[in-house]
Order: sequence, then structure tokens, then C-alpha cells
Amino acid sequence: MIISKDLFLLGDQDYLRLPKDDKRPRKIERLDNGVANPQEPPGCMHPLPAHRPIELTFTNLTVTLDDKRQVLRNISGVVKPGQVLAVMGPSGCGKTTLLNCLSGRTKLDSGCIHLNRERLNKRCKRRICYVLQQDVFFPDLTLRQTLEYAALLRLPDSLSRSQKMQYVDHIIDVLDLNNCQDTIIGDYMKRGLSGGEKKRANIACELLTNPALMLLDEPTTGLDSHSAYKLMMSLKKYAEKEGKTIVVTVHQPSSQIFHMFDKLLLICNGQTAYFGDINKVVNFFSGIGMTIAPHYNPADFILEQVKGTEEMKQKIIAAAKRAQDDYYHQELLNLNCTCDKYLNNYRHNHNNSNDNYNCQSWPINAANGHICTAFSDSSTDSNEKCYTAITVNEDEVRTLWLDSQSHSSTSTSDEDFTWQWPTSFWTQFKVLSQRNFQEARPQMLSTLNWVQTIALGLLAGLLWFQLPRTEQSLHNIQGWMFFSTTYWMLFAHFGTLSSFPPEREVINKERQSGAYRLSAYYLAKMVGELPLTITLPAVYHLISYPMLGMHSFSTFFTLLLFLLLNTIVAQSVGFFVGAFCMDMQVSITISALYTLATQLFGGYLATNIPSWLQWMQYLSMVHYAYQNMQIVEFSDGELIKCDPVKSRYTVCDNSTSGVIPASDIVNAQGASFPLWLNTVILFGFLIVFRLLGYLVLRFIRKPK
Ligand SMILES: Nc1ncnc2c1ncn2[C@@H]1O[C@H](COP(=O)(O)OP(=O)(O)OP(=O)(O)O)[C@@H](O)[C@H]1O
Repeated sequence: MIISKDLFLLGDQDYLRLPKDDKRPRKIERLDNGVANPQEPPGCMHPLPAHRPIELTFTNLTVTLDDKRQVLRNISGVVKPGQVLAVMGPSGCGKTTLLNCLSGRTKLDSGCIHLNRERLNKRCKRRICYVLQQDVFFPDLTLRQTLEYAALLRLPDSLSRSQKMQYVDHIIDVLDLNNCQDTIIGDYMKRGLSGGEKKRANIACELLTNPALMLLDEPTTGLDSHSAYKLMMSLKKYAEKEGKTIVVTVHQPSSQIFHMFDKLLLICNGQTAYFGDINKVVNFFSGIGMTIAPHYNPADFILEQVKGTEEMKQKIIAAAKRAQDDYYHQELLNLNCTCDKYLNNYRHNHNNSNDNYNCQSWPINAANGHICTAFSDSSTDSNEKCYTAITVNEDEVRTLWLDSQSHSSTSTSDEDFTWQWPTSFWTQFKVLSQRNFQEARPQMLSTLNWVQTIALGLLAGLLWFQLPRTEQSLHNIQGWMFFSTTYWMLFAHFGTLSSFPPEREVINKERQSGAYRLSAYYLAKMVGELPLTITLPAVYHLISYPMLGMHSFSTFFTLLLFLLLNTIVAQSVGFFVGAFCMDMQVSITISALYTLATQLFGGYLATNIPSWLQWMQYLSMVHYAYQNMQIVEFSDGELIKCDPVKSRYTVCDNSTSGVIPASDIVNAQGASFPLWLNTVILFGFLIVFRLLGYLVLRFIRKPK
């Protein structure tokens, strides 16, 4: 059960051997039938619960996308453990759609998919790994970090960290990724792994989970011929040695790769153009008058045929339909148990309770699309057997055959398989917090952001340098506060808005594979990114506020707290908008509208708001943070002296103290609340938008 170095499946038991000092009880690898493997040496354990080999059968799959276009029509096939099925066809014929169906991500109009005898359901989806055509990763993590996090999240808690790391080492080794393990994954902005390395990294992440069924969408695209050959050879050996079932889509395989496959499903216009053994495909085409030239790559040849005229395509599809039915018939003839199944099925379908029939003979002919089967009636004298011919139509034949393919006829499902999260909530939270921090840090604390923050801090400090505490300077002091709150609101909001959509791709992929709970991710995201979110505003405040004229440490820290709270609230709103809107243009428009309205109604730019529009102030998050900063600054700090010549504040006319109370300053800017209420409302914003973000991911933007 071992992955080997040059096939990525090693020969024997060194694979995933536990460290010698491990004292935990050993699990013994179980074979398909649940019997402990007698070959397994003591001390050797597979890191994951053993899955039965999976036989995949799909019958008459029909799919319409966007309610208008039928992309797949009546596609059927079977792949047994140890086999590799290649899905080929011209671009756009429906290969990826088929894999999406097989992985349970696309809804079927009709047809069914079985894993062994169990219909594809949420539980058995977890035993499938799907290597997507696109390589979806966090670009700033290195390959090794990516694999380590995948192992920490997807390998069970029963393994220690060091065992998981050993497993990562092994996978890196067998996929020949040693040289690039410390290279970042990269994206179109930053150079990182090459295309081929990314493909192998993608496969490595999925291999970690020891899946029983692997679906790979164009794993060889972008690889040179030698790498493609090596990869396919590895997959082939993996399937054979480990009893894995593999379905792979390929575009134009070399002749060498083509002959590695066991079965071929050729799709043309969403319909089957061939399904069967790979070594019979050339005969199939020559049977309908399309003969391959000597030394021609059969893969190129068959693709040329299915890209031919409409007439040719229809001819191939019709022949494939006939051949497929013959194939089922032939397979039935080869099965010793079929007769009983025919009989049972016949009784079931025809409500025939006559128990006297026994299976005595095999199908006697197949004609006109019908198959005739003979049964003997045991009630008659054995010397005078009365054969009864039962006619079974094509659909019944197909159903019978697919039914008969199950190798686990004694059980209807993997009863020993109960699905649960691979790791506890706490492990998920811990690992995801760490990953979020590591992944977000290069972006949030990039050199450019540091330069921008320090420069703006200095600029704001110089612009409003040591302002006197007079009514004449009041507008400028308020200007610093308003600028600070709005700037960090925009920074956090748009930062989140732009960074979340790519992240959503990764978490959707991981959620689809059942790696962790959404709640663990969500909580980890908040906690993991918190230090990064507050670092830059804190640095800005540290630079600019003392330059403005610091009065006490308590004022400094209280103002900082409100600045940070405002930043975190803005980040929550950005997260909600980013999670909800799939279209970047829409999310930018909504955000621009909201943040600009927030500024307009914040209390600094417009103080004479028409009464019918005043309710808008209550939706402005900046409004609350800005008010609180004023309350703190103008009551705890040095008080603002009235203008001796002409004051805007009536209190100055009557007051003997000559200073303006903070409440008068705040009230002059429209609706005002006490400090505690503004704080509660800001926390309310925070909780509501975080909750909305979660609900959106949970129910609206959940992975299919
Ligand atoms: N959401 C969708 N709505 C409507 N049509 C779609 C949708 N997704 C895919 N299609 C169409 O379905 C067809 C099959 O797409 P699919 O991606 O399965 O093809 P493919 O064979 O994998 O192609 P390629 O080899 O180029 O990757 C294409 O014509 C595609 O345009």
C-alpha cells in the first residue's frame, strides 16, 4: 500500500511508517473486505482511515447548464479500482462538466452516479479527490508551507505534527518537488512555481488525503512531453498498486500516454463517441470505415474524427451507442452471476413470484436491441427442461450490467466508513489562524504599505503640526481626526475587498474537499488577520498624533482604540461586500457608494444636513468613530479656547471660562450620541457585518 519514489508509489512499507517511539495503538490497514491485511508488518500504519477501493459507475448522465444548453447527454461508463479512465474530446465537448458531475459539484438533469453500490452523496464525496484544471493556491505561501498546512488540516489528529511533516516530506520526495519546495506558489503578478510544478503541487495536496477515487482535470496541460509521461506513468502505477480508481481528462496525449490508459470515454457534442477498452478503439473506428494510417498516434486520429463533419460525428455517435449496448451484453455474458440477477430483476419488474424458475443457461441471443435469456422451470421433470425465454430490453440490460459490476455485493455501502472532520475545531482554528496570518502578511504589511503609512503619518503630522487649542484651529484638529478615520476606513475596506475574492477560490476548494468547518475558518480569519489589520493604523497614529500635539497617554490610547475599531468595522463591511458580490465591478461600485456616503454624512464635510436626509448619518460608521474621537480629545485633552473676537458657539458668549465644552463642539455637527452609545453602535456594526459575512458564505456563496 505504498507510494514509491519513481512512480510516486513506492514499493513497500517505508511509506508512512510511524516513528519507532510511537506508543499509540496501531491501526492495521484493512483491505477491501474489511479483513486486516496479513502482509502488513507491525509498526506500519497508513495515516488515514482505509477506504475501500471504489468502483465508479455513471449511467445516462444528462446535464443542462444555465437552463438552456444541454452539455452532456446520456453519458455512461464504469471504472474499476486499479483502472485509469481517460476522458477525451474536442475543447468544449463537456469533459470538465463530466468531472464536475462525478465529483458531485454539478447538478444532474437525469442519470445516476454510484460509488460501489452507494449513490453519490455528501458522505461519499469526501472520498473523492478532484484535481482542478486551474491551480488554486495562496500565491504568497511556499510550496512546502502549502503542503504542510494541507497536511495539518487534512490528516487526522491521531497523527502527531512530526508524523504529518514526515508525510509531507515523502510526498515532496515522490513527486520530485524537492528543488522548488521553498519557492512561493506565485501568480500573474509574482513569479513562483512553474506550470508543471504547480500541477504536481496540486496533485500532491490531494494525494495527502489518500483518496480512493481521483478525478484529474487535464493534469498534463502545460507539461513537456517527458514530464507528462512521467506524471501519467505515476498515476497509472498508483492506480494499479494502490487499487485506486482514476478518471483523467486529457487533450492530446502522446501515443505512449494514450496506451497507458485502461479505458477511454470519448465525448463529442456532449454525447458518447466511444466508451470501452483503450485497445479496442482503433478497431471501433475501422469498423465504421475510419481507418488509422500506420504509425499514426491513435489519440490524434480519433480526435480528428470527432472534429470532422456533422455527418461523421453522427455516424460515430450512433456506432458508439450500438457498441456500448453490445459492450454491456458482452460483459453480462462474461459474468457468472448474471443469470440470477436477470431472473431476480425479471421477477421484480414483472411482479412474477414464480419461484420455480432457476438459472440454467446463459443468454441465447441478442438481436434487435433485445437480449433473450433462458431459464429452466424446476417444477418440470429435469429430463424435460422447459426453457422460458425472457426478453430484457436495453435499459434493463444496462441497469443489470451496472448493477452486476459492484464487487462488494455483500454490502450496500461502506458501513465501516463514517465521515467526520479530519481534525478538531481547535486544530482547524489554530492552523487556519496561523495560515491566515502567514498568507496575509506579505500583502497587508508590504513595503509599499509601510512606506505609504509612514509617509502619510509624517505628512498629516506636518500639516497639522502642534496646532494651538483655539477655536480658530478647531476645524484643523477635526480635519486630522476626520482624515484619519476615513483614510483607514478606505484602506481596510478596499484592501479586504480586493484580497478576498482570490481567497474565496481557495477556501471553496478546501471546503468542497471537506478539509475544515467554515466556522473555524471564519473565526481564524478574524483572529489571524487582527494583528496585521491594526499594525499600520497604529504606526500612523504613533507618528502623526504626537506631532499634532499630544496631551496625555490616556488620550493617545483612547483615540487609537477608536481609530482601530473604526478600521476593523470597515474591514468587516469590506469582507461582507466581497463575499456577497461575485462581480468585482459591482463590489467596487457598491463600496465606493457606501464609503463616500459614509464620509459625506460623517459630520465633518456637511454640517447642515436636510432633516429628511439626517437618518443617513446613522448608517455612517465614520460618524460614530469621529464623534468619539472628538469627545475624547476635546474633553480629556486641553480644552479649546473660544474665539475672543467672534465665536460660532453661543456658549462662548455666556461663559466666563472662555472654553468650548466637547458636547457643544460635537453637537454643532449634527446628531450626536454619548461616547458609550457610539461605541456600542460601532461594535454593533462589527458584529452584524461579520455575521452577515458568515451567513453569506454559509448559505449563499457556499461551494457547490
Ligand atoms: N455555466 C455554464 N453555462 C453555460 N454553458 C457552460 C457553462 N459552463 C460551461 N459551459 C459550456 O459547456 C461546454 C462544456 O464545457 P467544459 O468546460 O465541460 O468543456 P471541456 O471539454 O472541459 O473543454 P476544455 O477541453 O476546453 O477544457 C462548453 O461549451 C462551455 O462553454
